[in-house]
Amino acid sequence: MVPGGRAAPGGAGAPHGRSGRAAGRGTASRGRGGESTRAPHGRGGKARGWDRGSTRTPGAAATGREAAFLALLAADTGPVYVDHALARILDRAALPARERALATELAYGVARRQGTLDWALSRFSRKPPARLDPPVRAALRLGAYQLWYLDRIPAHAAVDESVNLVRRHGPAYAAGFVNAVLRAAARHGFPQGEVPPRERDLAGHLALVHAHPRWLVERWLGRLGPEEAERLLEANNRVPPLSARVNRLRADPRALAAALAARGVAVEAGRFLPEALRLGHGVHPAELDAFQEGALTWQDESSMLAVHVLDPRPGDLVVDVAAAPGGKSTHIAERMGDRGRVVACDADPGRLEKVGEAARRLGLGCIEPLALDGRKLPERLAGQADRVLADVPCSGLGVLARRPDLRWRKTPDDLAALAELQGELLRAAAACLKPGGVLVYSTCTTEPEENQQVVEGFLAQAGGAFTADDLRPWLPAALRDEPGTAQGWIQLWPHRHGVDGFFIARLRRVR
Ligand SMILES: C[S@@+](CC[C@H](N)C(=O)[O-])C[C@H]1O[C@@H](n2cnc3c(N)ncnc32)[C@H](O)[C@@H]1O
Repeated sequence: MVPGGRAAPGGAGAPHGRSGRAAGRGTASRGRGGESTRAPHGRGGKARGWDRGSTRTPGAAATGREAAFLALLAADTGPVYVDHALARILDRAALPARERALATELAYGVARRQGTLDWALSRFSRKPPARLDPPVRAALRLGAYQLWYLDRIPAHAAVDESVNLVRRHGPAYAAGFVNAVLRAAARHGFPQGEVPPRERDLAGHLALVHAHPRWLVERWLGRLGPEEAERLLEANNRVPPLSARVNRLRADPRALAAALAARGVAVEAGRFLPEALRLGHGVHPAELDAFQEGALTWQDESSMLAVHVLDPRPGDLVVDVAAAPGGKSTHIAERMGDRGRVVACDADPGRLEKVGEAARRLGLGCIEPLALDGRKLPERLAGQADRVLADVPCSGLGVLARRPDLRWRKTPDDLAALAELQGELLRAAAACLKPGGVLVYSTCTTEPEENQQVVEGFLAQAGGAFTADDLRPWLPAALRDEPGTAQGWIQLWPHRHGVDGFFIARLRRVR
């Protein structure tokens, strides 16, 4: 039980209920640099009765709760992830830091726990949340999350504020309905007794306690076994590290860390790489001077590792076939001392603009953004590149801690569709490479269909023209003995390595 006598979801695992807390870093948009801000499976944004004339103007949020509510509603009704929706709303709302932190905590927490909240709420509502109007669903989830997962918010505030939000932004009938359901939810507590016992239905139990879809839990139970699968589920519900890459053309990592520490920023060295720093969660990334001055880039160490494995050299021609928003292209240019050419391709021209912006901020001149489908690279690049990076679009199942609603949007069918695109991009990327050149394939997912199987399929089709390269010379000592490194690949995991789930393979063109 949590203070106030309300049952916390999870029973013996009750502390899991707390892990959605303190995502409050003020701004939310800090997923893996490469992901699209648009969610592929948003439910259609068609105007409904409740929607007409609503006050859902971006930036209209007057409180942290309202910002969280609007972000959850936007993600529920349109093709946008909740972290990006929230970042946009917070950018336009002049909220004090405390309210911004509350907004982040609530939006991330509700988005993560959505499946479990809906399961529990359907015990108190005749219609399950999936069949309710989106503002009603958002208000119920927000209220129930505060009731069951946060112990510092009084029950009456959780209920009344949710009722006020749905009165302002929802259909006319909704206030009374939300009030009745949340009052029952507060009175009875989380329906702990109905969670299937671990011994009877392990996947069902873990799916509810750790708020993941059952298909993912079953997948990971099969691959990792119960103990390790549970550690992964827990890691996906923790606030991920805030990592930065120091631009070594502008700053020395140790000196920058000392300067930040002197200004009161909690900072430590990265876990694996010399240019990596880890910062305390109180930092507002975009507002840090060092960021604006081009001394650092927000990036997880797993992403940095892909560029270490590529090992670009000054003077190289490097092609990055899926480059936006430029996290790795700019790292490549930094490691080349800004000498040579980095052709940064992406199919999304809007996202590609961010590559140019990042290059300007970091003072890099050797990056050439090129808007095109990476499967149709220009003939002039064929057989020319010294190195090619294929950091392909993927399911993102390695970054569930950063993308709180992603787990509920993906299906097993997505993996098969993505694997086809990934294979096509890898083949097109390979065609740019000189004999002797190096090709790195990477994703932010943990799933073999998108990782090893894509690479194995490519090598089988290449008929000996490419070979997997032993990865160990390019890895920090702490990672050299990981499975697969001698065969040319590495899989990083949040619960094992404390970084994003990430896959990297290194291939070489032999003829
Ligand atoms: C994982 S992200 C890349 C992240 C980037 N490498 C970085 O480090 O910042 C994948 C990118 O692939 C792009 N994309 C999707 N389909 C593509 C295609 N057919 N050709 C080229 N780019 C594509 C998306 O727009 C997205 O920017």
